[in-house]
Amino acid sequence: MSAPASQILEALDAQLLARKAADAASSYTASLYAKGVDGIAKKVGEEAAETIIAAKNPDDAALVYEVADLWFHTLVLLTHRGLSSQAVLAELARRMGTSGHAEKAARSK
Ligand SMILES: N=c1c2ncn([C@@H]3O[C@H](COP(=O)(O)OP(=O)(O)OP(=O)(O)O)[C@@H](O)[C@H]3O)c2ncn1[C@@H]1O[C@H](COP(=O)(O)O)[C@@H](O)[C@H]1O
Repeated sequence: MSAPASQILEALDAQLLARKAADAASSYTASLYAKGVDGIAKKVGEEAAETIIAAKNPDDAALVYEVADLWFHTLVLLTHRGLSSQAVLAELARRMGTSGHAEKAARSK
């Protein structure tokens, strides 16, 4: 059986943080950090586009694969900014139980 989702995210957060001190030649994450926010954000955009294409095809495994790529690259983006999955989980927890319609109406911007 796989580990609980929270443990997987915490372990990945720790790995991504540790990769800030890694060599870009041996770590893909470090090679992304070396590209800066523009390079990481570009990669997030590419993975989002690949997710959209996968969503329009019937292969469920391919869609899951692309969403995993998208999640991974957004986590790299967060870590690059000094954030982590924990901040997103806290925001999702805050929204839990509130209708998306009500939540959007309460947004200040
Ligand atoms: N979860 C992931 C993960 N998901 C996707 N990827 C990489 O993301 C890249 C996306 O592939 P693409 O084909 O879209 O990109 P590409 O076109 O080949 O790359 P570009 O030349 O366009 O940049 C591949 O290199 C994947 O291996 C990941 N790389 C790393 N991780 C995790 O991060 C940890 C640290 O990895 P390193 O930093 O490489 O040690 C690993 O132990 C994993 O847990």
